[in-house]
Amino acid sequence: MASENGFDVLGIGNAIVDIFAHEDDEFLALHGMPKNSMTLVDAERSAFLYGSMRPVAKMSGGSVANTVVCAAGLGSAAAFVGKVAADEFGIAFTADLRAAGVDFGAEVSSGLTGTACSLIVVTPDGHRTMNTYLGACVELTAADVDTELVSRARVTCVEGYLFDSPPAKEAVLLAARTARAAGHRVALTLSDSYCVERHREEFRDFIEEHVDLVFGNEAEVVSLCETDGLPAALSALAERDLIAAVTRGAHGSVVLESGRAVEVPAETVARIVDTTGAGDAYAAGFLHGLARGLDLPSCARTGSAAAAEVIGHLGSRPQADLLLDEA
Ligand SMILES: Nc1ncnc2c1ncn2[C@@H]1O[C@H](COP(=O)(O)OP(=O)(O)O)[C@@H](O)[C@H]1O
Ligand SMILES: O=C(O)C[C@@H](O)[C@H](O)C(=O)COP(=O)(O)O
Repeated sequence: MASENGFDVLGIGNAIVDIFAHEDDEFLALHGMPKNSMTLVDAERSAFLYGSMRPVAKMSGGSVANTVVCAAGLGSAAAFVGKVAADEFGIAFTADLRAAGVDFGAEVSSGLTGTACSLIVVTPDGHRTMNTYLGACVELTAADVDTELVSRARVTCVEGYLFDSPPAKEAVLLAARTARAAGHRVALTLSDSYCVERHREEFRDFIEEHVDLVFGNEAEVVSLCETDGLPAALSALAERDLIAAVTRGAHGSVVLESGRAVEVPAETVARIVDTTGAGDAYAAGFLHGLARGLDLPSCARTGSAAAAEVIGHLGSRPQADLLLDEA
């Protein structure tokens, strides 16, 4: 919810319910799923895959939605803009966001498609492979962006996945312009390396014109910068006037500011159950740290701690009381 001074973070993203199944690598190969990635599927393929896997849990997800929920759990004042349908999933997604203390106006689509869902296969190594049916998310437009709300948020965080829908991209651009005009920051999460491939030039232009802070994993930033490896991608990013936080799974993260790179280790996690939401939780911790005025390596450490909680259980949102951890 908003503090007297507005929001620490406002997220704009796809409103998605995640459906989890434990399957092995052979299942991924059988169904042609690129491991560790997010593949967009249509309603027919989604129904087919749902019938092929053995679902064990349904939980609210959505990349930036996960980030704002986690940030709220850490104590940030958070808000979310996204589109649901008037159905069971839409009601559950909305209730979960509000129960987490996130300000969510619940923009409800007028179309016939249902609330988005992502069929997530978790393999025995804890890695997640996502198959997302966007449903009502493609109806998110600039008209759904409450510019007054955006202008009260210190950081507006948008997900690259929104570029998969042209009207949603317009919503992103309006929010970014509004945030900047109000003197606030814009953060972009790169989402997925295939998503970067689909929208590389648009991402570059968007970053150049509107973005202060970029979150991405190694594969995403390498794809964005079209380099042979991470060191060259970091050098390319260092030339830009922005903060970048590049995550490297168990190897932690690298934070770039004013061209200087600082490595921050990951937390040790006893048992990795499901990495879904690791990057989202990392971004949440980082943004929460920024809102508290922490230096960037401390922001990254808060991110690593939040990510460590999320990968210790099934599902992309924290289950432990993160405020207690912070105390
Ligand atoms: N195996 C792991 N052990 C400990 N921490 C991890 C592990 N995997 C991910 N993390 C934490 O989650 C963050 C994000 O993970 P990463 O896999 O790089 O992002 P994404 O989920 O976006 O692909 C890492 O920087 C790290 O802090
Ligand atoms: O956005 C999607 O298509 C799937 C989300 O619902 C999912 O919760 C997600 O993005 C997880 O994030 P990540 O593992 O940090 O990439």
